[in-house]
Amino acid sequence: MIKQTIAFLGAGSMAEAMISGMVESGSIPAHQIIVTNRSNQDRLNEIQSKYGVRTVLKNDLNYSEVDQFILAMKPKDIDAVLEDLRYRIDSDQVLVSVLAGISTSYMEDRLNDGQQVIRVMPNTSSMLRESATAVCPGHYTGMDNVMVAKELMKAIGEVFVIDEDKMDVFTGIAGSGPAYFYYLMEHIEETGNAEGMDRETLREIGAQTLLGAAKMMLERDESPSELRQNVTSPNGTTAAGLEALHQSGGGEAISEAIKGAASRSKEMSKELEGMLVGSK
Ligand SMILES: NC(=O)C1=CN([C@@H]2O[C@H](COP(=O)(O)OP(=O)(O)OC[C@H]3O[C@@H](n4cnc5c(N)ncnc54)[C@H](O)[C@@H]3O)[C@@H](O)[C@H]2O)C=CC1
Ligand SMILES: O=C(O)[C@@H]1CCC=N1
Repeated sequence: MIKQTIAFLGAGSMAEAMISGMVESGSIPAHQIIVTNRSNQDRLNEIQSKYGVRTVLKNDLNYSEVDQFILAMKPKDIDAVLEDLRYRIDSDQVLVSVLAGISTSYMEDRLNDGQQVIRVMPNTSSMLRESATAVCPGHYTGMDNVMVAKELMKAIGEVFVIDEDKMDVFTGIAGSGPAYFYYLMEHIEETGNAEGMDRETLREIGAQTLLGAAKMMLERDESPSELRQNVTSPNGTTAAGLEALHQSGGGEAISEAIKGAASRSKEMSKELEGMLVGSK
């Protein structure tokens, strides 16, 4: 059981997905989770009534009772948040950021020397404790705090400790990834519906097919390529489907989606650095 007190700064969709998964997991008591935002009291009331966590507007937070702050606001708000936190926290407190494109050194440079930071990249499947979450500690973070952050992330799914130079591509694959599969499903529904099937049934069929394939990849020893070949009978339906996919640039489209998201992740911190220079 996690004994530390954690505070979410930001109560948007990613924060809610994480709160839901953490509370559901039982690995941290709800009263040890504090959720804050700047001014939207209605949103805090909603989160409190759904998950039983403590909520408070940011200005009323007692910073000294918090062990780990989970930064869950939009990247554009990071500078104001770091500027504020710098004067409010001690070196034994830890900042865990879920922000896309914001490096550990970007945060360290704007905080007091030696401040402990951890960069994580979850996805919205945290809500069902099925996230694939990357964890990457900064330069000054104690191993005990990394272990707590890993335990927290473990509560919302599978954890992968990675080098920070892989964080952009990880974001392109797993942070943004659920959206690609939802987009795929939208097309499955569209196509089946045009053939006269109802959307509700199509959603179940599509999702079960996706789930089955995901489980095969996780639980069987065959590679994705071997699994694909097992589905593909000579001159059969799958061969025709895969050929159409190939002709329409299917594989390339997936690679380009990952590369596009990863490159946007890289670009985002550069944009912020630019904003800072411009504002001086
Ligand atoms: N949505 C997703 O699938 C994922 C999002 N992320 C990251 O999570 C972060 C949040 O994304 P969303 O939840 O989608 O955004 P959102 O716009 O739904 O939520 C942002 C929240 O931050 C609050 N906020 C802004 N400044 C604040 C401050 N100074 N103190 C306290 N609260 C403050 C806003 O009021 C809002 O509640 C982003 O940085 C994003 O890169 C990471 C992985 C996946
Ligand atoms: O779209 C975004 O920027 C965030 C980060 C990963 C998923 N959603």
